[in-house]
Amino acid sequence: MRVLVCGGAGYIGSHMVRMLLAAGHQVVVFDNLSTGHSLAAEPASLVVGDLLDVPLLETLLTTQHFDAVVHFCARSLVGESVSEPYAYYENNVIGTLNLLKAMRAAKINKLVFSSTAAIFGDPESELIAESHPVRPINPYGSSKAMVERMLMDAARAYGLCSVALRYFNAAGADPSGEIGESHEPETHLIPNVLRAALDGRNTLKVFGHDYATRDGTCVRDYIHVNDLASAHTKAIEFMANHEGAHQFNLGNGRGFTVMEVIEAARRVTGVRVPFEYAPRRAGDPPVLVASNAKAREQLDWSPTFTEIEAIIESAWRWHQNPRF
Ligand SMILES: NC(=O)c1ccc[n+]([C@@H]2O[C@H](COP(=O)([O-])OP(=O)(O)OC[C@H]3O[C@@H](n4cnc5c(N)ncnc54)[C@H](O)[C@@H]3O)[C@@H](O)[C@H]2O)c1
Ligand SMILES: O=c1ccn([C@@H]2O[C@H](COP(=O)(O)OP(=O)(O)O[C@H]3O[C@H](CO)[C@H](O)[C@H](O)[C@H]3O)[C@@H](O)[C@H]2O)c(=O)[nH]1
Repeated sequence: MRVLVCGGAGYIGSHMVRMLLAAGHQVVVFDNLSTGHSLAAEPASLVVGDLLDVPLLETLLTTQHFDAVVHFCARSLVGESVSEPYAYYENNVIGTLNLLKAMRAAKINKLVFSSTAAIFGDPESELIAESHPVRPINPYGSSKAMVERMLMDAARAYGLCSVALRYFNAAGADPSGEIGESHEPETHLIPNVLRAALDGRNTLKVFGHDYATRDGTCVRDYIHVNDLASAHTKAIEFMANHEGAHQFNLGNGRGFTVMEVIEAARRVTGVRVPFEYAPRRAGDPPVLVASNAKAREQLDWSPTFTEIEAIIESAWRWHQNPRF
């Protein structure tokens, strides 16, 4: 297959690119490098461009043949989305609409879309299944929920086949150590824990320790980035015989508190991670854990990195010697 990976120079997208290339597919990456790295997209061919550049997008899609598009591009900082909502709706909603229109013009009708647990807002239950109401509480989550809605409408009107994958907390790095997570600023827990382990002056801030959880800190479902990538491959296969717009929650189905992650990082790195308690971070739900039953049943997908230590260990290999 020839696959266009939008956002393939980013953290999760670059792991997808590697997996597709390893399976023998041809891959073109489209990325504006706003948060991605050209080295991360190698050795796929990289088109540097923006989803807001409609002529460039249309030319790429109509002059080259693609069997499917995998779309990772987004702004994805929850706090920033609250202070700059227009930037989020512009990039995540209008950018995606431009992509959908260009796909329609080029008669490409298969899309895998990066959605998020943030569409669920403050969850009603600890284990979140696809039947849970979609009620985002910040513009980032709203922008992703809007795209899911567009995909349902596009399925009915234009026959677009799509799979929206709602990731919980992406974590870890490719075991080769050649690619991994590199964001500036870094807001995610595991890279910040490992930065603190590497440099004792980077004291980790633990946001809130008065939640109604087993140790007072937030619970999250950490899912390895290569397990997310393999779910995209399964989603592409799924679209070969399923029409319409589909949604799947992707996680390990098990939650860990911030303190449990810090303790697991100590076991992996041998370093007692320096931390201090800080106030709660606005918009953090206490517990987010995925039910992955639907993905297991319908996509025939299951995570391979089921232990938090194995996930952290792969990230540790990357953070000790990052290439970008
Ligand atoms: N990291 C997580 O835990 C997580 C959880 C849930 C959902 N997601 C979603 O998964 C996707 C990938 O996340 P990530 O952590 O790899 O992010 P990332 O920032 O590392 O990757 C996004 C990539 O898209 C590119 N990009 C952004 N806007 C673009 C535009 N308008 N035109 C062209 N390229 C553009 C960036 O340069 C970057 O390479 C995002 O859509 C994010 O919302 C991530
Ligand atoms: O330095 C840090 C970083 C994080 N945390 C805490 O660790 C937990 C996990 O935080 P992350 O920032 O790693 O992840 P989030 O759960 O906030 O966000 C993830 O899940 C969201 C869905 O709710 C979005 O999809 C988002 O893109 C994705 O990164 C939270 O309780 C957070 O408060 C800290 O204590 N200190």
